[in-house]
Amino acid sequence: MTDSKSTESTPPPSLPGLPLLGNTIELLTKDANRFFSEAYEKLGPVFQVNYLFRNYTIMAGPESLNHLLEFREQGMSREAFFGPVDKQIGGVVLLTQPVGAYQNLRNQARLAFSRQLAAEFIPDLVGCVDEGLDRHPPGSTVSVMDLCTRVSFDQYSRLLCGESLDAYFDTANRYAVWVMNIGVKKVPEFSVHLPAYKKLRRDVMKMADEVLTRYENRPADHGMPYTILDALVSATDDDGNPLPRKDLVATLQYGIIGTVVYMNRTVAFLLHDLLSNPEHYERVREEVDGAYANGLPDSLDLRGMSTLNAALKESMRLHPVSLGMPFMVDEPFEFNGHTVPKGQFCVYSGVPNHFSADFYPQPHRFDPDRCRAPRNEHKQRRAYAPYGYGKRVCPAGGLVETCTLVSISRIIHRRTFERVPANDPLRTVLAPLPAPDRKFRIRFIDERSEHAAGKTDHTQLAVNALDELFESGRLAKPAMRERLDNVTPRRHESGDYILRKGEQAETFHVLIEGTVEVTSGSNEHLASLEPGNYFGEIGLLGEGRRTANCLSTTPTLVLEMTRDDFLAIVLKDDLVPGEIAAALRQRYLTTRVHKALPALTSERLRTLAGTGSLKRFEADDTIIRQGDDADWFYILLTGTVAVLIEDANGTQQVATLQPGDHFGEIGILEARARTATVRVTADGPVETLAIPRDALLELVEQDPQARRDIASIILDRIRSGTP
Ligand code: HEM
Repeated sequence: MTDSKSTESTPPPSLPGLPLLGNTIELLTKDANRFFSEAYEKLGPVFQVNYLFRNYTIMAGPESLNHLLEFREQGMSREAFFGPVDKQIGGVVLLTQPVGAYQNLRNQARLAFSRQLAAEFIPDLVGCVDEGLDRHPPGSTVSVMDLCTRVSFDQYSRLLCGESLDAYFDTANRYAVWVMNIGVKKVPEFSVHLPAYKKLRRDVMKMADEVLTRYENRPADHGMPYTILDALVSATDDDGNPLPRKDLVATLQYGIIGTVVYMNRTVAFLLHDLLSNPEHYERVREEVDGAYANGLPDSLDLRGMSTLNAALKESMRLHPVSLGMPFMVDEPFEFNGHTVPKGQFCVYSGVPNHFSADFYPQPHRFDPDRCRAPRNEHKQRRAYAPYGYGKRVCPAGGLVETCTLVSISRIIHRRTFERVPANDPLRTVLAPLPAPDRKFRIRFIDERSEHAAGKTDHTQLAVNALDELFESGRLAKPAMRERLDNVTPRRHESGDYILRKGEQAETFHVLIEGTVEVTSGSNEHLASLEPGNYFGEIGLLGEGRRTANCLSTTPTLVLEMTRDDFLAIVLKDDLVPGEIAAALRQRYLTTRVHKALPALTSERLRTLAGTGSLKRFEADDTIIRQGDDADWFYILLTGTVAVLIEDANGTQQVATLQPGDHFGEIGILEARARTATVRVTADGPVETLAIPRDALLELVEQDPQARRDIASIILDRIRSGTP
């Protein structure tokens, strides 16, 4: 391997360090990410560090990631680095395999650790957080890493096999950290002969064996959603043979490592970043409370928490837990004028990219808005790589995101808490990967809400509705439905650019709420988009770049589908963009309506969702005003509204309506002015499905059941004096 720019060959420069110990102390006790990025600024994209008596060549920054992709690991191997981990885990560990090998297992791992699989378990994942919190009642103080590790392990257990493995928590955690310490050479390999380690390993193997035996013997009608084990058991080797039991045990163990050495600290770092930035914390809390207002969130709700999602991305930018991807150099190569010799450990690291002012203005600032539209700074090429790069990118991003969003949202929704001591600077340790140290603690102050009230299984309701909705449609194939599930709802403020002309086209959009203006490069008005319209398809189907600007002219809610999902549907199923957009919009609205009105038949649901549009109102907004013309009928989807009547004696509140209630029908059906004012309560905002006058009249005309339902509600309201 050579690099065309190389002229003379010298070893990569080193950072000054202590005799013998080199850079070990700095790396172990300071922020290792900062250390890597400062070294990159000083020494360029290739340099050496000495850590725990070993020299490592660090290939850093965007240029090194290009090198990794270009040379596809030629002349490099992993056995020497991860071999000792393999030996302990006792089966195939993907990390050690060459990139082309075990492709079936790699694909299956993507499914096993996917967002879709985790989505089915959201109520259980919330339950794990609740159990974690219940162990630390208000008034108690807890180390955030301890809390996050236990909750993350519990969540992984549920996803793995549908049950709690809490009895094994301590053993599995200590074992996984020990193995990982051997992997990163922090602990010598001969430590595996110590009785303490041997006992841990024996116990973890026993746990794995019990889990698999219970899995093999479970009754056919167990009724459990698809688990990680289900996915792994369906995996095959490269010849199509089922994986031997030892490889299942190995992958199951690697998941434990992913959970207690990577995921736990990601949750802890995010909690830290939110606590240290009260204004963002407040925004997230508002969003989270909205999502829980109607019961437990489902996967759409989780992805709809756009501020929390952006905060997670930003926190993973500031605290990437994987410092890089390690290899053994088998053939020397030249890079940036330096020779990287055979026999070196070489680590490809995207960490400095995360702190580059070229990508991120004020890179050390926690600024979640940079990780969402319109700024999307993390989407620049090579700017963001917390899950690794190229062919070896972590397959578990969806699982991590789901568990982390559930954990943080649930903690924030349930409790008030404070950092103790307040304003302590965050200390990170390499243990064995970067993590907040155990002194990062919080004190729980109080329960915020009656959390037991939120136990309705909305996920299941939504799934049922969608099953019915797509039963006979063209998008019925499971693969297509999975693609539709990947859609992210995003909110944009008025004045935000959702797309800009000339940008790389990576997403397809459906407008659900608000208005969008399409303009040319010279800002000439081309079109106005309304809810139900779609955009972004031209860049995806044609030239790869955006051909116009799309600007939110009001606050908007937009569904976003990735390029891959969009093209997969268009190419495989011969659908036109308008059909995909209609299906997505329908699906989104139907899920929301079904949540509010679970008793509606799918037929009626389809009709309502098809004719209505989602409208959001802020706290204290007036939705309808007494005396005005009646033009819309509303179904309240989230939040509460007050019904007020004005008469000679002043204004009187006559009712409070809850999600699932509807209002506005009397004026329309009786062709008279509004009989009351409906205003969002101070707890706002609310979401409604707004159905235009004509559509309601048509529904009532054509559907006797709808007529009866609405008539009886009108009667009830008249009887109770609540128009
Ligand atoms: C915040 C959490 C996580 C981060 C940042 C992360 C990051 C990474 C990175 C950087 C790699 C590539 C490593 C390399 O090749 O050197 C990787 C690989 C992998 N991760 Fe994760 N990981 C996380 C959580 C998890 C979890 C929870 C699981 C499983 C439950 C998991 C399963 C895997 C597997 C199986 C691979 C090997 C993939 C392959 O080589 O094809 N990870 N992860």
